[in-house]
Amino acid sequence: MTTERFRTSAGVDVPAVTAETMRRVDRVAVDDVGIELLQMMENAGRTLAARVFDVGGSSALVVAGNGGNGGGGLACARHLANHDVDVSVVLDRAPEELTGAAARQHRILREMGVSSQVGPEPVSETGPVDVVVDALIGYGLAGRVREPAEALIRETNRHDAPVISLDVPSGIDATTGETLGDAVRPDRTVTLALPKTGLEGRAEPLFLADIGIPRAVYDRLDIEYENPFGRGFWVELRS
Ligand SMILES: NC(=O)C1=CN([C@@H]2O[C@H](COP(=O)(O)OP(=O)(O)OC[C@H]3O[C@@H](n4cnc5c(N)ncnc54)[C@H](O)[C@@H]3O)[C@@H](O)[C@H]2O)[C@@H](O)CC1
Ligand SMILES: [K+]
Repeated sequence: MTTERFRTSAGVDVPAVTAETMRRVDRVAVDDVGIELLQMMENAGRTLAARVFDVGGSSALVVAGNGGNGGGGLACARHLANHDVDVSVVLDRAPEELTGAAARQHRILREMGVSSQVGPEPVSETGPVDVVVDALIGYGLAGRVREPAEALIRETNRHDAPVISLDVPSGIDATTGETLGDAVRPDRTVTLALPKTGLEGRAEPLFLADIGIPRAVYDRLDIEYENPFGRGFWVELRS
C-alpha cells in the first residue's frame, strides 16, 4: 500500500510505503529481478557516508544492530574509514553474534583494523565525535524496543554530536511513526529507495537515497513511480 506522498524540490511526487510494502519491494528486487541485498546495501552505505561528509568533521560513531539497517551502517563505516574519517563502531551484541549481511560487513571492518565495542556505555564513553550514525533498527522493528537497544538509543540521544539516522530513526515504527519505547531523535534521516509512511510530518530534514532499485520492481508491485533523483543519487524530500 502506498498512501502518503512526499515531494522533491523539483516537484516530483514520491509515494510513501509501509514496512510491509518495502519488504515486498526488497523481495521482488532480490528474488525476481536479481539484485543482491549486498549491492543495495553498498549504495545505502555509500550515500549515507556522503551525507555524513555534509555534516563535516573528521570523526564519526556508528551505532549498529544486526539487521539490514546495521549492515548498511557498517558499510557506511567502511566508506567513512576509506575517506580518512576516524570511525568507531558500537554494536548491540557481541561481534560473534552478528549474522547475515551485518556479519559480513563487520568482518570487512575488522580486516581493515576498525575496532568495535559492545553495549550502551561505549556510546557515551567514546568521547567527542563530529557525527553519530544511527543504524540500530530500520523498518524491521518488531514490537516495543528491548534492551540493550533501548539503552543504546538513550545514549545516542544524550550524545552532543549531530545524529543521522539510516532509513528511519531507530525505535519508531516505519509504518505508523509511533514510538514503541525510546526512539532516536535524529538531526536528519536518510531513508532508502522510497520514504516510509511513518516518516510523514517529522520535523528533521529527510533525504532519499537511490539504492539502485529499478522501475521494473515498482511496476511489478503497481507502485506509481517517477524517478525522483534526476541524474543524482539522493534528493531531499518534504512531506
Ligand atoms: N533492499 C533492502 O532490503 C535493503 C535494506 N536495507 C536496510 O535493511 C533494513 C531492514 O532490515 P531488516 O529487515 O533486517 O530489519 P532491521 O535491520 O530494520 O531490524 C532488525 C534489527 O533490529 C533489531 N530489533 C528488531 N525489533 C527490535 C526490538 N523490538 N527491540 C530491539 N531490537 C529490535 C533486531 O535485533 C535486528 O538487529 C531497512 O530499514 C534498511 O535500512 C539496506 O541495508 C539496503 C537494502
Ligand atoms: K535506524
